[in-house]
Amino acid sequence: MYLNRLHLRHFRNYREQEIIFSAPKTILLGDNAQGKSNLLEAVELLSTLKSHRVSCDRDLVLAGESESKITAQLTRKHGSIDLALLLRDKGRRTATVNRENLKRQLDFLGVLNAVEFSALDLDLVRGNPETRRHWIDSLLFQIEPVYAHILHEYQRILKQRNSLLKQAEHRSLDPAELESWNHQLIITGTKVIRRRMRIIDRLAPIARTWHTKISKNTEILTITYAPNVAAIENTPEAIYQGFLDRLALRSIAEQSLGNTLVGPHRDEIELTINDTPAKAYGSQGQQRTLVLALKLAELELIEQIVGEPPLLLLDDVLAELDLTRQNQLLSVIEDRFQTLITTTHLGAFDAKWLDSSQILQVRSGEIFQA
Ligand SMILES: Nc1ncnc2c1ncn2[C@@H]1O[C@H](COP(=O)(O)OP(=O)(O)OP(=O)(O)O)[C@@H](O)[C@H]1O
Repeated sequence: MYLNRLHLRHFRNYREQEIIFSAPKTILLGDNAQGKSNLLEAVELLSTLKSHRVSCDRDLVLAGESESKITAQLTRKHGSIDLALLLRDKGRRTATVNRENLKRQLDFLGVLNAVEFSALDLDLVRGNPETRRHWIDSLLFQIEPVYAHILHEYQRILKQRNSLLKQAEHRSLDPAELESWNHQLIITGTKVIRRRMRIIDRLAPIARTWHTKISKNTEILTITYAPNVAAIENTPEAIYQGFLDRLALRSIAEQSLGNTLVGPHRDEIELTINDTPAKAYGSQGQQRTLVLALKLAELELIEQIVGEPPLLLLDDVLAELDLTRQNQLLSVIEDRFQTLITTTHLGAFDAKWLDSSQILQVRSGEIFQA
């Protein structure tokens, strides 16, 4: 897929800006705080309806304005698609595909596929389990949009169940009410677990192959899904039973803490290199290798499943990679994956990157041809 045109209106520090992408690689060059990451964030929103930087739309709207609009024109295998996302400082979003307002925002997901790689991704190795869950969940949103609905539903049930458990401090719980919430939690949680399991099964071997290649056969990467609810096998029945047993086991603790202690909101995705947890093992360079392998695996997996190469968004990370790793990345991307790259300086780039790129200058929310 290819993003031909992006238009930003009152988005972050952009008042009104059109960007035409005229090469498979675009380098966005500018000093700090000029709007480079904001531009990638706009593409991320079109892709996942989420920003990894904020959770509130008010922050995305240009200060002093009440609405912001991101518009894009995309070419996919089957034709041209116009996308628009209207964000409001108060109130709901409006998502449009080919000028038709969507009733379900879910239908917006999966139209523009993108893999983002930023310095924050190093937290995939160093950070807490929540970071890794978010990563896998965002990948699932793109590949299987219905997952966004399932996860949302799970979070709603979890919240309701938690508020019920909190009431246990003041009054004894109605067992039938708790049982009903348990059932809903398990049914929806099982769907979450099975999808996470499936995607990690497919992603892990691809990431391992990349990692072996980048580390020149010295390291073996293992990605293991460690669900909070263990089941003997990956069938809905086995997971249901495992979930139920564990809830029974933790029931007293849950009621005294007023919190749900069992379920996929407590899952972990373990990353190990040569059988040692990557967090403990990795030097900065090794951790970068690992994250690069994960990102390359994401690109490859999305392409396999969707049938078209997704976009790659490199936010301030390329100059951080040494020339060998830069060239490895370059050889994968070729001209197949449209890539948007932000950087403060061109000095660290291999000439090969520069020769094949469109270079745009970003200054205070405005874009100029460099
Ligand atoms: N809602 C908003 N309204 C107006 N300006 C905003 C808004 N949100 C962010 N900004 C401005 O956008 C700028 C930050 O842009 P961005 O995060 O894209 O930086 P960058 O060019 O990627 O720089 P860096 O290299 O530091 O990441 C800041 O000047 C910030 O004040």
